[in-house]
Amino acid sequence: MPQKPTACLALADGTVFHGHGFGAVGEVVAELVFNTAMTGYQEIMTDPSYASQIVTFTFPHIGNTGVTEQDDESADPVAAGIVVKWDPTEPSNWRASADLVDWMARRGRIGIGGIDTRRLTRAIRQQGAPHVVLAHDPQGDFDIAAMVAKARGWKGIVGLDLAKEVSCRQSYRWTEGMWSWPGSFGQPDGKAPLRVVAVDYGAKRNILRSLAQSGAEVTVLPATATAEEVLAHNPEGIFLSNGPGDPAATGEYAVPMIRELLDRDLPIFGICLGHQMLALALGADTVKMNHGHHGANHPVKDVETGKVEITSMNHGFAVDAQTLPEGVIETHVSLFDGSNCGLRVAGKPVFSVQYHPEASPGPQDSAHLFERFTEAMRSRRG
Ligand SMILES: NC(=O)CC[C@H](N)C(=O)O
Repeated sequence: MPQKPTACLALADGTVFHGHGFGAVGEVVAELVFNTAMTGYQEIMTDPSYASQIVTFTFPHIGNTGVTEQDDESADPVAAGIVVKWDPTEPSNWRASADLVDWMARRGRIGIGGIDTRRLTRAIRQQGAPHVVLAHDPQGDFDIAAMVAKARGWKGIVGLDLAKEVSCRQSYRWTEGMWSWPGSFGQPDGKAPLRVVAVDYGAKRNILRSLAQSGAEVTVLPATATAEEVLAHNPEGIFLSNGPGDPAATGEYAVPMIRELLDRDLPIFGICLGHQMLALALGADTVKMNHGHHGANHPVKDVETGKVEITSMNHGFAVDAQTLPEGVIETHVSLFDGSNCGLRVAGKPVFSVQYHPEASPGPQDSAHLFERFTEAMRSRRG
């Protein structure tokens, strides 16, 4: 007797997938993306940039190394759910502190297994990232029509400021509206750490760790911080973090703040959402992509040096390079589709990239960008 499906994925176009439910019981509406990374499912699920998104993993072995809480990229899993080919198995990993299914159940995240993820990924690539409803019910009772209607009725991520929802959920030493990344690794030359203020739009922990490892002492402020609050910390550099949602929506309050900081001629480094908002602050536009870039093998070319690096990516919006104003130089492009992946401001220590030099998961080809940022600060110390 075939097992009755205990999970259901309903797309807004009426396509329905049935499978095996795991993790939390319940229902969630979100945008469905796919990620092609072969490792790092825990880092992906805890990346705050995935808020209001469900991740289809194209790699079939998800859960086989359990979870190790210290590898979380934020205090909680933020991806609304996951879609996998094979149901998670018992972890085989001496570092595992829990198995994926229990971890998801405890942290309120839904999973569906037994899905033809190749077919689903092809549909996402061809028709764009769909709005979906994912439900897990041990009794297998699903109101398909209602789920499809709910997916159809969901407004989606365009126009949605999600950064505010996830900012500063890192549960580190939170005091008085700010928190500091615990400790700094000091400077290679033994000098005092570089004072960096990171504006947290949904920052991944490994970005903050990478800043500290490159010699910064990082003070983290919420997404809604004002320029005055940032400058009150007398920063030697400013970091604009990754994060979920529509950059233009978050930019409504963040762009005026970034413009004020640009006038101070301080080193500024942005990653992903930070890159997009810096571009908006400089006068460019951002656009929604068909299905985005989510994976750990994305080739990016530095158009000034010709060097190609393999990068980790997770974004559904992009900077429209045609709208970059005079004095703002496109520095990197995707070799998959030519989309913008980096910029710098002529004559200023201001630069940003669309991809993730902190990896976590993914390749570390671009880790040197953290050094480029701290070098810009060191050189101003004289
Ligand atoms: N990882 C990110 O910072 C994502 C940026 C933005 N939310 C996008 O989807 O493009």
